[in-house]
Amino acid sequence: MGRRAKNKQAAPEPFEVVPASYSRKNGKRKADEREHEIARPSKKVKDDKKVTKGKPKSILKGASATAPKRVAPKKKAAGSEDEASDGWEDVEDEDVETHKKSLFNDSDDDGGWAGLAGDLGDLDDDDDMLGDGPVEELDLGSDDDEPPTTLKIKGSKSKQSSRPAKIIPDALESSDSDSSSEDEEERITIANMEARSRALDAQATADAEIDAEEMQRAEQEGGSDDFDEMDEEMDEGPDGEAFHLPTAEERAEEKQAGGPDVNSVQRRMRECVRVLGNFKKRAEAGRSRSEYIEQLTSDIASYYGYNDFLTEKLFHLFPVAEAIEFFEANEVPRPVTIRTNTLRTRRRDLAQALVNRGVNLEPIGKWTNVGLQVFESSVPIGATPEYLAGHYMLQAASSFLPVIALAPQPNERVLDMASAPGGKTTHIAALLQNTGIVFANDANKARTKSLTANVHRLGCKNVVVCSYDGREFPKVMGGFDRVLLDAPCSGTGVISKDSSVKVNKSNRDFTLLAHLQKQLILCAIDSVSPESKTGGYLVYSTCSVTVDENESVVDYALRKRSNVKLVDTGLEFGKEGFTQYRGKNFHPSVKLTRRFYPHVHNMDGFYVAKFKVERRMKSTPASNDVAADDEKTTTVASGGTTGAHSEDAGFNSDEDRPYLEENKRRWMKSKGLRPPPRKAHKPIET
Ligand SMILES: C[S@@+](CC[C@H](N)C(=O)[O-])C[C@H]1O[C@@H](n2cnc3c(N)ncnc32)[C@H](O)[C@@H]1O
Repeated sequence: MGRRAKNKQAAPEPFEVVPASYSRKNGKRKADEREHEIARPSKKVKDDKKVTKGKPKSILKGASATAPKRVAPKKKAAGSEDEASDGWEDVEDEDVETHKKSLFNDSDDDGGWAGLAGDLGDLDDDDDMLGDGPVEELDLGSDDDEPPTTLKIKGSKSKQSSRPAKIIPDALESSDSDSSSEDEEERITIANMEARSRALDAQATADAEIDAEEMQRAEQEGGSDDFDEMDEEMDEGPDGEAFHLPTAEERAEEKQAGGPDVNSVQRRMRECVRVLGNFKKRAEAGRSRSEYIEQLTSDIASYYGYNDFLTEKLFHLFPVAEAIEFFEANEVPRPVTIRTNTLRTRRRDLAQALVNRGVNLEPIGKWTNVGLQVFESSVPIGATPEYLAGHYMLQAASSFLPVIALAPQPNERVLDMASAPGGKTTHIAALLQNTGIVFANDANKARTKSLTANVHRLGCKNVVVCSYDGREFPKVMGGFDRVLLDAPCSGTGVISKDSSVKVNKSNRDFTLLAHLQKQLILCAIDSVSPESKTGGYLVYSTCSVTVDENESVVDYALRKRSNVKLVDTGLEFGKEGFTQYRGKNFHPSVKLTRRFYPHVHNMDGFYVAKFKVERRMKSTPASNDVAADDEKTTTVASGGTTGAHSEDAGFNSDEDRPYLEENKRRWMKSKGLRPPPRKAHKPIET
């Protein structure tokens, strides 16, 4: 990949609307200078110095870091004068590359960026392309995706202002209420001692297996070599002292004293990553891998402002060094992108119109012929005449992916099961070229208002908006050629937009979400017509990166519905789904699903799985797995117009019931209520 393409992919900094007085002084061309051409935008990144001013060096580059890096925890308050006035500046290619590069890697390797970048030249190719694009949504109703008037990237400001002033914020110290209530719950008695001891042994064995698995993974991925040449330098700190991992007592003392300073935390994180990269060689005698991991995750939590629970959950998704890259990427806004509405215009014409208004943009990449990346604008990108006329949708690039995977064909009947505010619905409508029909459903009636508004603005004439709980499908309607389930999720892929996710998600949320997702996915499968001549597909997606909400849900669907199989998503990039994860094994075909990460693909974290739904071999009465005692369960036996499914229709909540009950017990305790005694559960069916 050429240097320019790389530059383009560098994450744009928070977009600020530039005042009308904006001129060449900032290295920008005036709109009237570009009247008759689509100007190639100059390469821009926001001045890193502003971001890093007064801040310590990168976590992992340590003493050798030369380029400005954004790693410090204290950031400017939202809307501070400095930030507001800080425009984009022209920088040299080298600077942009430095800006983009990983904290861990000085190489020029394109990594996962290859093929993602586009070029204005690409605009010549897309005359025939109709439609694309929605807006990214977060989880349970918390996500308004379409900035209505002015374009500001959400998240970075609040995130920056919320970065902890103190290394260990008080709020985080008591965040894990679950574990404390659990400790309280069962006091050690003679009667339960033996059972507890067995449980502890089992836990220790499981931990050791996970440690071994992670170590093996780290070795396989060769993450340790980067640090070899730094070993000598880094074995000793700036003061000539070798790194010492604090003991539990030292950590307690440190906490009591108000926590270490930012520099010490950075150094300690760097050191822990280095040691974990080659544990045998670099660890302090007598210290375990888990101790380093515990210190590192605790430092990550305080440094980036996450609760301990989520830190661990996200940390374990990656090899150690890559995990830091992920957390770092969540501190940087993703590029501002728009999707051309091909029902109303062509990308080339839209680009020209926006360039004429002083918008600096480029095609997103070769993988989409309707996306444009906006680098800067002298007008509010959410309130241009073109926007109001429905020529484009402000939409995260990752949101294009599930619709590309769905690949709806003209004249098809499509269900978008959780669709508000309609970014993906309007994309589907455009790909159908206003033929066929799209049922755009969302359980949240209030959110269907913005959905309807977008449908109208973008000129979609083939969309029917409805508001059912998705678990009521296919009873209300079925027989769809294609179904998109862009499921309500935790939003761990969009932390750069909504930093509240860092602290407001608990174990209970993930359990409940996964439960809902499993119910929805079965209903989504049952809404697809296996008889469809042109389709018969379901796409499941989330803007979360956790395995519980992704591979676990998909694997569950494969186990519960014998008539579905995973197929290639057709997406040109993305990492393979996990087939094994921390002791869990998923069906080998889960590899076909795709993961997208901020630090790898410079887009929101996202997950996409595509299923083909086939005819059932035999038909038996629906019966077995509708859990009568599960209040959320909806019986969906052979309903709708499909008439093709009866065997194992419905949601079997056996698998989740113990977890749900346990969560309910904890919740009741936290409310001062007395939970009922635990029930014995049958072994979980797999
Ligand atoms: C990730 S957002 C959807 C974003 C949308 N696909 C887009 O591209 O604009 C998830 C949506 O699921 C909806 N939702 C939550 N629970 C639901 C349920 N049980 N059935 C249907 N929709 C639900 C929420 O209201 C939310 O709008």
